[in-house]
Amino acid sequence: MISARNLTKRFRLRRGEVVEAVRGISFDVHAGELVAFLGPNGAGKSTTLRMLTTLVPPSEGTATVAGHDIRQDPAGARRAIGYIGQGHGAGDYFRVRDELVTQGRLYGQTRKQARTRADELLTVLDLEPLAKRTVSTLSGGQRRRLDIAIGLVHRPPLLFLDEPSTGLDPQNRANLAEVIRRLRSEFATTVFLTTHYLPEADALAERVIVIDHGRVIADDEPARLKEQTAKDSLDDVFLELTGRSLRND
Ligand SMILES: Nc1ncnc2c1ncn2[C@@H]1O[C@H](COP(=O)(O)OP(=O)(O)OP(=O)(O)O)[C@@H](O)[C@H]1O
Repeated sequence: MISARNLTKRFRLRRGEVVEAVRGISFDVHAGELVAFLGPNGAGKSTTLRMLTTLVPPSEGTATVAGHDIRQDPAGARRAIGYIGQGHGAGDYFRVRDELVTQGRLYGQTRKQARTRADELLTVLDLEPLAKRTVSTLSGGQRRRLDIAIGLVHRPPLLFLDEPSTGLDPQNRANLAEVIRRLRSEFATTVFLTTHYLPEADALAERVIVIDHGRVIADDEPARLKEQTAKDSLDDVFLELTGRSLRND
């Protein structure tokens, strides 16, 4: 579902200085996997995500997402993926269900198709009781679920989530984890997410890819990483691998 080969991004600053944000990373994600992409601040996570979602072109290397080459077929790649960034995707003044129907129509769905899909998403994302509410009245957790619903309107087989649980309280974080799990059972969606909450990555992801200074430094199942480093938690594994802690994020 994702195949990244030697993905590299260099940013040239005005004074001629070059920032090597991502330094030749390669990894594969298979259909149906739920993968957490971890790394300390500035490690290159967002830049990698932005390359994979065709928002910025790589300086070197390439990747295919859902079978589309991000360099040769960026439009095809965009059609095949859902991307939920840190900002909100929904307009404040619309009702929740209307917003989902409108988004479906923007993807070329007929009115009937858009309504059917909206209702399906309202159920899976626990938004049914809020269908008639105005977006601006939703709580942070409810809004995050709506953002995910919007990202799924066009039935993408692959979903990118950038820090989905940032700003949520533990209860909402747990609910969100449950919703993300449900995406797989209901729609078989492959999920690639970045998170700063290591217990969440541990509980949710089958695989974690850790990057630091623009390079992949670990790529394995959480249990195996703990075994290999003889640590009890991903927090401690992370500290061992990067020399830094993510705990207070
Ligand atoms: N547009 C840009 N121009 C110059 N440097 C950039 C640009 N975008 C990112 N960088 C630099 O590239 C490096 C990687 O940044 P990136 O945002 O990918 O890290 P991150 O792992 O997502 O960090 P965080 O956890 O803080 O969001 C950082 O040193 C950052 O300052």
